[in-house]
Amino acid sequence: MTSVYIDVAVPVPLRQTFTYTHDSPLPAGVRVSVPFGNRKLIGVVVGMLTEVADTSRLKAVAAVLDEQPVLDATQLSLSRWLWQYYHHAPGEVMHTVLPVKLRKGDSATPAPQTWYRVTATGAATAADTLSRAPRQAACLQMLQAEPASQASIKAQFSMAVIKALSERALIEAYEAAAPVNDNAWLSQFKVGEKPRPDSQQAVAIAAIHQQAGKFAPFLLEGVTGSGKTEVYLQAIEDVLAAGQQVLILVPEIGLTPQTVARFTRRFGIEVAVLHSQITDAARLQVWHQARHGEIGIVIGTRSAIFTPLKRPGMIIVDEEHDESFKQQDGLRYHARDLAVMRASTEHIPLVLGSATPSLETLNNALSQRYQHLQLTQRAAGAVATMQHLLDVRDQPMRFGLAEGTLTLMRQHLSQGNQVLVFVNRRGYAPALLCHHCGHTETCRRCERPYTVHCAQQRLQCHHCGATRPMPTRCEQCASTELVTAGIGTEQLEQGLAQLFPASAQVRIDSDSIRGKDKLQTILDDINKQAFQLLIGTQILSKGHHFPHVTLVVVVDCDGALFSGDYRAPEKLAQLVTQLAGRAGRASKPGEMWLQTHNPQHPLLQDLVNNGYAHFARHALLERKMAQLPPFCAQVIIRAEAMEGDVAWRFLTDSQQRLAHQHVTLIGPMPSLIEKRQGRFRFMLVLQSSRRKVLHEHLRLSLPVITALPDAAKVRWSVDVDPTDFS
Ligand SMILES: Nc1ncnc2c1ncn2[C@@H]1O[C@H](COP(=O)(O)OP(=O)(O)OP(=O)(O)O)[C@@H](O)[C@H]1O
Ligand SMILES: [Zn+2]
Repeated sequence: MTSVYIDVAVPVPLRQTFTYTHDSPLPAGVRVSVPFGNRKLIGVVVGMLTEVADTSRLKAVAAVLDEQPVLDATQLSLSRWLWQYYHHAPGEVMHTVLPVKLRKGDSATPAPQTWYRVTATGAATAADTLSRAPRQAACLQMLQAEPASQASIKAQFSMAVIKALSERALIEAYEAAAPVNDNAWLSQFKVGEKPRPDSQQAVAIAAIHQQAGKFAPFLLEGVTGSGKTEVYLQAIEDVLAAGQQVLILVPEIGLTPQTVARFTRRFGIEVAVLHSQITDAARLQVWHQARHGEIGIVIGTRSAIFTPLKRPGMIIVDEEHDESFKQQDGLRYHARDLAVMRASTEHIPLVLGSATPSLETLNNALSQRYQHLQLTQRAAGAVATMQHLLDVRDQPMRFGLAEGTLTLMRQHLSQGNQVLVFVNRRGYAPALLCHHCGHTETCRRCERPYTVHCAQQRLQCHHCGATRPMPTRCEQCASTELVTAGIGTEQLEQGLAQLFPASAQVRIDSDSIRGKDKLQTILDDINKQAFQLLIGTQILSKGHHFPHVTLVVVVDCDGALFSGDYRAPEKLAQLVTQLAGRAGRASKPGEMWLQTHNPQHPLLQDLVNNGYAHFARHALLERKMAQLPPFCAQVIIRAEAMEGDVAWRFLTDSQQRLAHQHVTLIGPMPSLIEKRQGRFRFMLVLQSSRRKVLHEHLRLSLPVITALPDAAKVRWSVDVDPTDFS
């Protein structure tokens, strides 16, 4: 028997595929169990090889797990793009693309279900002879018409009814696969009430319609509250009516039941939801349904981009600037960029929407690679939030707030409105110091001050999560005079309770919203005006609709002005603009005040006076002059180790191997967070105005770097198009 050579992506951290023999050809996308070292691993067939140089050491495929490929052509081609573009191990890419249960080897055909049908006696029994048991009679009648799954019977009848009929041998159970209900959702599809689009919305909707069935990327740049979601809704209407499916990506925290409800209400169909809290079983079910065309709309966070669609019609990425779309470990892909690749592979339109587009996307729109759609007015008559700087130099401060700010808060509260106070730190205070000797309590593994958490009476390191009880004495001089420095959400909450005892307040940060549906309950209560003062972190900035908020206060915006991260101004501008967007969304106009020690700072001036759109275009010019992304391609090689000099040496050696006339090498240098969890962290930045040249050079150099003597002693990784320099 002649054997064939199979190319398999095996889940090991090596940048290559592996060859195995098998007695017959296997299609790409089928899972196989293969021997690897002394283990058996589940890999995915990615192709066949006709010639292999050395066949003597090849092993055979141990078992074939699927009859049909579990990955379709689109997913296979995106996987290949992912491992090539991100220079990542193919087997690990495959495992990111597959649902967890399939990675582990579960069957890819849905588990059979229990069904019931009538027996011969059951068929011959007139239901009204059971008149003393009307529920049984009704159930029998239903099954006489057609068999039904246990799940669907239980929606109407109790298990006792089923049991009674079975015992009388009128019905019987059997196992069968769930039938594929391809496009069944279309029978429920019905467009609900919708507003008339304003002229800008109408232009956007028409432009998207025109490109149906073609690859066409759009940037929908619409100020906060301008009705972007309404554009999505009306743009996908025809797509769904034609029986095609829509995939919508949203930021992790933006995926609220309200968002989902808006789509369900409009179209009357079930919407599949995917996010990090979904169980593996539920995730697999959505994967099956989407793949077989049983579901019309899938809304999900980053990894939902891997959901297979039988009849793809459109992809939407809402808040496309959001950082949660970039994975920051393992396969460091950007879901927005993958969405572009996917839409191009599937020949469908892609809508990237944001009030604060990333500079990358904005540049693509301004250079006409993407069609640029703009919504410059708020919908339904709401007016833009006015933004102002509040100079706090020399001002007495109470709990981080200047007297001027407190006066404004009093005014808004007395008019029955809500006030949102933003502070970028959770916990009570970002540091605990000794008033006697000046010593700061520091996490030894990260060399960063501990954050004080009063509620739990503990110190917590926000870099590694380590916690310890609150000390009563300074560990250096034993003085008991320990004081906190700086302000966090907890402290602000306590302070505001003193200053505004008549106003109910709520704190929203990752500590206070822990637990299922907690955030949702809080958001609902806010809109029922159960609270007047909203205190919180970034979470508050993400897409929420707060009709009663008229004042937004930013406690401190100076930190980001002097950051070592060239993306910090962009991030600050996005945050401030999104926060401002929470106010004045309904009939009441809103205002925003930013407390600062740098009221003349050009960035703040530009943002406050001219808005994000102007700021972003100016920031793009600056990036162009400095030859920074998106005007160059960047890759970071990071290395970390317990012994700093080993990581340093590894990157220095790498740097020598990476020399190239068209690639600029910066570093090695310490990462912005130099030490975390006891490891010293460094990075080497590669930059080039020629993306292709950079990638090809990296592809050829990585085997050399992998073979360096220190490579096995450090943790190192490749980050393509990095967004985070910490
Ligand atoms: N054409 C319209 N006529 C009347 N009301 C509209 C229209 N378009 C949108 N709205 C309403 O205006 C509000 C804001 O719209 P929407 O949520 O779609 O904006 P958005 O741009 O997605 O908001 P954000 O990005 O700030 O979250 C919603 O309450 C929506 O129902
Ligand atoms: Zn730490």
